[in-house]
Amino acid sequence: MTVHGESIILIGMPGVGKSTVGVLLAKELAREFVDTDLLIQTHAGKTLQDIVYDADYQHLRELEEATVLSLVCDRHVVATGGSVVYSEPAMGLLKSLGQVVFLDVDLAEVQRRVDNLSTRGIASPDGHGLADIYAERLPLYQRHADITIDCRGKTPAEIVSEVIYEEGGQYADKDA
Ligand SMILES: Nc1ncnc2c1ncn2[C@@H]1O[C@H](COP(=O)(O)OP(=O)(O)O)[C@@H](O)[C@H]1O
Ligand SMILES: O=C(O)C1=C[C@@H](OP(=O)(O)O)[C@@H](O)[C@H](O)C1
Ligand SMILES: [Mg+2]
Repeated sequence: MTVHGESIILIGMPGVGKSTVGVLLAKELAREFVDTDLLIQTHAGKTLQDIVYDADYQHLRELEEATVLSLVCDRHVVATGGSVVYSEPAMGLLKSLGQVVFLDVDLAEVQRRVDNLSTRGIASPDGHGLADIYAERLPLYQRHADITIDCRGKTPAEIVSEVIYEEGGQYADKDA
């Protein structure tokens, strides 16, 4: 049997609301909140975009993997960066910390929200558009998810409620 911690880990495309929902969820559940993007930035002393400018997207993925592998979490809410699913070791560690929740919205909504692709520090090769990134990553998010939340047309508060409901259900299933 896999032993899970009790953290809640949010994964999904850039712009789905991992950071927005994560902090609200942590507040609602009286948990600590960690955003791995902020940890990467404070460790590197520069923004994600500058990390990509100064090196390349692969370096950002390496820093992201190292940051996740150094996480020590108990009952935290963790917002990840959209590219974390490329790292099997990072996803293995995150799954050991708790339930992995995939926040899912359709490509059109991602495109509406992420209108600054070239300056947002996305960890993908130049010329790779959001449609390519979405197609490449969707199977990875689906494979790693313990819980999937369809976020289309929902407010952050509604998504928080749904995560709490679904996450509670997972523990009830285990206790049964
Ligand atoms: N449920 C939602 N409905 C509408 N806009 C949202 C929702 N969740 C987040 N947003 C907006 O989408 C943008 C990206 O949100 P963010 O939390 O930074 O996403 P992520 O961390 O997944 O990249 C922000 O402008 C945020 O206000
Ligand atoms: O999807 C990506 O390649 C990335 C998403 C960003 O986080 P968000 O998903 O919070 O926007 C951040 O980790 C980095 O800029 C790379
Ligand atoms: Mg974020």
